[in-house]
Amino acid sequence: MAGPTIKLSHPVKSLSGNVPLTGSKSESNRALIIQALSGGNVTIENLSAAADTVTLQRALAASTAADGKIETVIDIGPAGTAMRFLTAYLSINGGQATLTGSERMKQRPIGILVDALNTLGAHIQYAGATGYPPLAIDGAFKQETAHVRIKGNVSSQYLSALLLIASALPQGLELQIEGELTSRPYLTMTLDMLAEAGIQHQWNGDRITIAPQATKPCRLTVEPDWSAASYWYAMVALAEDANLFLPNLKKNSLQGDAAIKDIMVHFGVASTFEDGGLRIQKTTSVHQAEETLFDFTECPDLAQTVIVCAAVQRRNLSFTGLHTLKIKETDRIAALQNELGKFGVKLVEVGKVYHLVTEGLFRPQHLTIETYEDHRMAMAFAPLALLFDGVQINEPDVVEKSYPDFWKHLKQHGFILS
Ligand SMILES: O=C(O)C1=C[C@@H](OP(=O)(O)O)[C@@H](O)[C@H](O)C1
Ligand SMILES: C=C(OP(=O)(O)O)C(=O)O
Repeated sequence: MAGPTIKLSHPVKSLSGNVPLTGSKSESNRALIIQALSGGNVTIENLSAAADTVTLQRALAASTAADGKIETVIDIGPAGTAMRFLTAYLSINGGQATLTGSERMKQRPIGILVDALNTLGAHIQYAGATGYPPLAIDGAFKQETAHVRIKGNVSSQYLSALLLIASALPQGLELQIEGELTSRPYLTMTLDMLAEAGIQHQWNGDRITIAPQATKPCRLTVEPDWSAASYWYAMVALAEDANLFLPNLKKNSLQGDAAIKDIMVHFGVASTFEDGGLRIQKTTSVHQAEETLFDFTECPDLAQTVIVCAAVQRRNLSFTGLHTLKIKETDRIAALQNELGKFGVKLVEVGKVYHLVTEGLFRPQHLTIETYEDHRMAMAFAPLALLFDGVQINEPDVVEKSYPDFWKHLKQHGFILS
């Protein structure tokens, strides 16, 4: 869907039918690294169509083709996991590479991971500002130690990156997590997917140990993306009437964002697992009184979906666990504050807690949402077309990062796009 802006409306206000979501980009990007290190042992089913996954797949192909003989420049654009996972992968694959990304990527910190890898025996230098991409990576790894300490509260992606390459290190890895661990389900997803490929680990207290070992032949099947599902939960919550089926979502998911099904009970959405997928329906029973504080430490990618939905439902809720949002695709706190302000809602920071103040909520004649190069800004605000007339989303192509069919799916479900 090209074009600098898109106008959205939904005259019917009711939703029904199937939404076939693409595969999880988090699971896909782990599967690709596991496959690349497996020596041909691993096949992948239902790989995500997300641009971040396509980018990682191409980068892995380019670095394998180069085979250490020529210097490769790899540009991963805005893909955070691709940046972090490739930093680890390229540091042991024998070649020489410059790993770079979008202007925003050059502002997203990576020093914690680079320090950890260099401690282990990697040769990574900064090609620009210290602590940030671009990186000059010499993949001639010579292990100096198996033990490394790493801060857990900045990004779990640094830890996942190390764990994904751990079994390929001559001495393995003993990872000691310092302080709080943020985005924990993404770490357990990494370990669970490694286990599916036969890589065992021990996790005792703050230490995770992985010995050198080979992957076993296996097929990794990627579940659809629960973060993408969250936008459909928001649409169900805001529609007058809704009954949607999301094929292949599972009760026992590896994705922490499956938490959306419990969160959305508080916004009037009921979830039922059926054969072959998940049904979500609008209900009249909204558990409003029970929960006033929502913690996103384990599911930061759901924050925008839930906060926007709460804002227009006039719910003065409070939120914690938003500390990583400032270093994602954009400063998501500032982006939310700007855009919520366009219809009179405030998101007020008081220490570590954010409070929604919805008393000023008004129905705008016309609402233009800026997306700040962040797919989740576009997808979190799009459901507002079920409530407000004349919603316009600028730079709608940002959705390609994780959910390229988002606008097509909206069209198939009664939204009018122009
Ligand atoms: O490992 C992953 O696949 C991800 C981990 C999370 O990042 P942080 O660990 O930086 O919070 C999440 O926000 C991101 O979209 C995907
Ligand atoms: C934070 C995200 O992605 P990444 O860190 O991989 O760029 C996201 O998809 O919301």
